[in-house]
Amino acid sequence: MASLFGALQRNWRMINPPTPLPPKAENALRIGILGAANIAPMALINPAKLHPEVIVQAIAARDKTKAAAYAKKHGIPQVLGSYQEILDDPSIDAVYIPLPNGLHFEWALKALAKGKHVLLEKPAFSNAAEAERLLQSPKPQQQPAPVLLEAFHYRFHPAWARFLSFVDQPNIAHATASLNLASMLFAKDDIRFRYDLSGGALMDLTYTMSVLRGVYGTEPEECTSCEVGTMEPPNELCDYKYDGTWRFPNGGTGEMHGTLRGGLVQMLRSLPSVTVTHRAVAVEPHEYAKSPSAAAPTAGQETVRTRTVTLNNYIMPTLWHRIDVVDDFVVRDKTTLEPIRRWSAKQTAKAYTRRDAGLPEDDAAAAAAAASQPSWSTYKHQLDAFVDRIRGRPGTGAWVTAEDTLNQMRMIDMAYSKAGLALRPTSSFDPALAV
Ligand SMILES: NC(=O)C1=CN([C@@H]2O[C@H](COP(=O)(O)OP(=O)(O)OC[C@H]3O[C@@H](n4cnc5c(N)ncnc54)[C@H](OP(=O)(O)O)[C@@H]3O)[C@@H](O)[C@H]2O)C=CC1
Ligand SMILES: O=C1OC[C@@H](O)[C@H](O)[C@H]1O
Repeated sequence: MASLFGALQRNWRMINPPTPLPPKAENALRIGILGAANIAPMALINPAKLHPEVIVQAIAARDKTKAAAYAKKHGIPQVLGSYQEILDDPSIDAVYIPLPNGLHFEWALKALAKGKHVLLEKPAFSNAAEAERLLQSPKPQQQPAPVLLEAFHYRFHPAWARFLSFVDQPNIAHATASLNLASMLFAKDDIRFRYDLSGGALMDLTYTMSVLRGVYGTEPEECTSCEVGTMEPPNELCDYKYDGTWRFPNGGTGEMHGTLRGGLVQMLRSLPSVTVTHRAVAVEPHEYAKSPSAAAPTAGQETVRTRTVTLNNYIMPTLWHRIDVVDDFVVRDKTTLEPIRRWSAKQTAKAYTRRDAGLPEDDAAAAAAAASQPSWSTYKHQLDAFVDRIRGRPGTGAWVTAEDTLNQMRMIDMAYSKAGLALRPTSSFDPALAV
């Protein structure tokens, strides 16, 4: 009952932050949004209300009337006539780019060339070639370079760090990640199903690959299988679902499942989850002393533990999440490996705040004497990290590096190649024109 009340309060607070909102600092960063996108209120506009150092200053859309209506609805003070006008405005410090994937390269490059910091929606590019080209362009190489962050928001939530604290990376045997969305969420002509805009399920639901890379803490060696379901013509180059497997350097395997056209019941019953199964490892009695059925090994015996960890709802952990840890113990003969006694120990964990995860608070929050709140979304934590990085503060340590972004795009390319589908098209935009 108490946890139901906590969940209701947390989710109410996420959508309706407590007032008065924190006053804005004199030197607050001014952010411009390129495109009146559906995701921007959740990913930036609402989290920015809670951040004393961020003002969402300007919006531009292809159609200025649409931008004006969007600005009015979301309380954005300035409406500019084009995306380029946002980049040309010297009062804008940073931009958020929630454009279709196929436009990320062009507009990120143009924004960086103007010295703007960039919060770039995932997946950052259409393919690895684009990622390499942008990251090797002059601005990202400059010291100090403008900050570029691919918006893998889930990585910034304390639940992710807490989950990883149960994972023993070198000893992972298998990891499986899933993300199933209902078809009712997307029209058939959605940007996700447009090849010319670099759509596709492997692109849009790229989280499963990010999660596999994240749990292993390394890059896959091979995509061992990838089956996709594709849209009807004229969108047949876009996948709407995928099922794939991977091999990682420690010999462990990965598995991913995603669909943009699942059923509503399937979506509600199978929250986005990641499960990591470990190899059996020898453990010392002090590591399982608290386990109720624990039995100490005698001479010539050893205890091994096989751990399985699941993070339920890795994408929207603020709504609700649960970490399940199951440890299967076996006392066995050291020579014959014959099992002598078995037992299991189960625990659950959660982390709605940095404190819950044993993490430091970020500097900005500490300065405002406000510790992280259970109602903070993944996007609020992400925005904190973006601002800390721009300000040169250490933050909490969670980050998506340029190398991460490049490797993520390489993994997507590997999956498309294995599936026998064309890589997403490289932008025809000439980097020399980004000035
Ligand atoms: N982090 C997250 O949780 C999420 C991230 N995303 C990512 O954000 C991006 C946008 O997704 P979403 O908000 O759902 O998409 P929308 O379709 O709502 O927004 C895309 C925006 O792109 C602009 N645009 C510019 N050129 C085109 C074009 N040729 N065709 C269509 N739109 C165009 C439109 O802006 P204009 O107003 O100028 O017309 C539109 O507002 C994607 O990269 C997606 O992967 C999406 C959802 C969740
Ligand atoms: O978080 C997400 O969930 C829905 C997807 O379609 C979206 O693009 C993604 O980022």
